[in-house]
Amino acid sequence: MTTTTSRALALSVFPDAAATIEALAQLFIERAAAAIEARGVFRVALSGGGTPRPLYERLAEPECAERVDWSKVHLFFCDERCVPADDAASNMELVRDSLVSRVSIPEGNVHPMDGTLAPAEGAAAYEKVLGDEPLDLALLGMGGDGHTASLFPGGAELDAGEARVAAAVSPNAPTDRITLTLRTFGEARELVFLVLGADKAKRLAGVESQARGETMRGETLLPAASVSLAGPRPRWFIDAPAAAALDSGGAAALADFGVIGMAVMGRNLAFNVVDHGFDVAVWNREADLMRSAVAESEGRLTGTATYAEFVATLERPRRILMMIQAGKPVDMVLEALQPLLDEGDIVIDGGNSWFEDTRRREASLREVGIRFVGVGVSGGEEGARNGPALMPGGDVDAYERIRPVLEAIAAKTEHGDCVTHVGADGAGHFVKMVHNGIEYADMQFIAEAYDVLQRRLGMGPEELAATFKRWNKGPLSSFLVQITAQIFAKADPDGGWLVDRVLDKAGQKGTGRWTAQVALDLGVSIPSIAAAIDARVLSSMKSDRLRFAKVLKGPKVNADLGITVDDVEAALYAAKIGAYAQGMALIHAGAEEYGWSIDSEEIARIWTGGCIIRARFLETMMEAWRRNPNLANLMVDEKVSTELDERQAAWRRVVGSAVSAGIPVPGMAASLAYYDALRSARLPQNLVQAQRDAFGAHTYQKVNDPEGPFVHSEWL
Ligand SMILES: O=C(O)[C@H](O)[C@@H](O)[C@H](O)[C@H](O)COP(=O)(O)O
Repeated sequence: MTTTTSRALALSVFPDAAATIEALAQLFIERAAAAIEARGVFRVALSGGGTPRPLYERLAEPECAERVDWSKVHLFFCDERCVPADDAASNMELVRDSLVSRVSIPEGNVHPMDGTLAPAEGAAAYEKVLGDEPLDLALLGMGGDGHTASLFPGGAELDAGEARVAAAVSPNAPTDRITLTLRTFGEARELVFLVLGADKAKRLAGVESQARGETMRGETLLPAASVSLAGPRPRWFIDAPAAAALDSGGAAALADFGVIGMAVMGRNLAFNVVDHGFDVAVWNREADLMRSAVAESEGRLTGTATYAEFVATLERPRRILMMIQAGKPVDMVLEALQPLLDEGDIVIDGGNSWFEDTRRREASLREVGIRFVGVGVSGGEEGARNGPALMPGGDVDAYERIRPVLEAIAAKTEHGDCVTHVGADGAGHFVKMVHNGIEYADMQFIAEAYDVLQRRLGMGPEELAATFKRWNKGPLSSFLVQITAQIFAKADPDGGWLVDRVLDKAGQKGTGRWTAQVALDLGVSIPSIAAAIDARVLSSMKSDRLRFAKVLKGPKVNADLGITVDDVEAALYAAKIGAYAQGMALIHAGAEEYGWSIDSEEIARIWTGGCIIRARFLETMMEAWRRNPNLANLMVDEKVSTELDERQAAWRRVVGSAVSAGIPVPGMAASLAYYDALRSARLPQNLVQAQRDAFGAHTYQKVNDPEGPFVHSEWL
């Protein structure tokens, strides 16, 4: 099948009638499920004629029928001939015979038009049956003259104004008809045409050119084309013979890339991909979101109605990006996709997935020949649209296949495209997780600097904005410092500053917490990141804090260490190095544990742009690992250690001053303690070992024989 929406009609062209019917049956089933989940009912209008009969029969087969909750399906009619309901010409009779009599749909859910009434009366009666609620789906056909439902070329029923149902007169017997109007179709959530056979080809080409706005002078607008003008853009399910006279011959090019999930991140990434010249097919569980994305793209994105259609729309090997909520939804989508995919196809998960899930998914899909790439995507909505940092992990060959797209859409800096193959299976999501841990710490340090500047140096938002703006021009230059300056500068429309209106309770979605959990498991010390997570947790205990504040006393002596704004800048910079050092140590431990070959300089490089932690300091980090690819800890690099040394006096003053004043600075203090621990050749943990041995005979090693045997002493 080929699909295109970039042309006048949103076409889905299938090789033959059977394939077309099958795809439409699947669409019906998926739409019914989605509507029932969203609104509790599925309101669908059916058409008559010979073309849809096999569709109804297919829906009635157990394989399909069992997947529809018929008790929640309400069947309406697009039109009816004014004949008794059991007349062979009646659409109700057709639907009864091919579908209703074969599935367990309650009688009260079938809403026929009364063909025994005079057309105008029948139409008025059906207005009441139909009600105001829009149809979820109208299945339409097209006659050889371009009519649809009982809207005939030039017919008065095309001009029914506000009426939802109208009387109509057909050029063919039986001539009296009742039909839904353009208003009703315009209000429907989705319209789908089913057109089969060579005898419709020419007329379909006419509809195509009219839909493109090419109406000849004096030519009547075909009702099948008018329908598209009124409301949702209809999809056309057609077979190859019906497509033969179309401009494209139905042989529309397959899309290069697919995106599942049209929430803001997926949508923005899809737009980003399309902007770089790739043809992109999109799918979303809620059709409304997908349609609005396609509409906004002015047809540059190809909307698809079902998984089957989405998959069939893509060039092989397929490249499919999932931008959906991490966790169970990823498994659910993979389960639906997998049977439709072919060996060699590539599925990319761009969500913030737990890296162990990515490892599991990669392994299980590899068994069936499907390549799974977990990509960490950073940069938020704006980054997704204009250039994120991308951290892909998975099979190298799969990466090579998606590389042109990823490189095209990634952020660009003077150091290249902010994307690199991070490592195998879950490496990309692991690195993204650590990125977020560093992000948490970075944000915490900034918050602490704000607190100190405010409470020790008495700065207000305007001064803070100016200070952060200035800092952003120096070594602290970074996205987070830049937006912090902007945040302080934002006035509250009701007076004062907006930042002061924000409740001091920080939320979290979990990636920061994962970083700490993994670090504990791998035995890596990340105190600054852990402190940032704790700080968010403590902040969220607002009601407790309000009560405790009345009980717990602050310091009586408040040593004024005479700190300056420059001291705070230095402390912030030094503390920040702590978080990067800890994050990179964790990445190295992960690489060791999971067998990833990670290039530290490359990680620093791809973080120089697009992502939330992008900062000038990343260049120093790149240099550090270029100097020594096996650098054991960022802090011991020659340049970094000098920078720390230059700042340590200020750093200690700021932490000391804050501690003395009772201002919590857990992040800055944790980085400082980390630094001091790393530079302590001797720590007091000899005592901890002695205690362990004393109460539990846990043994210890001796100072004069550090690699030697573990011994036990009788201490007590
Ligand atoms: O790199 C990014 O674009 C961010 O890290 C993003 O992925 C993260 O989800 C949000 O910043 C919210 O995270 P929290 O809700 O946990 O603060």
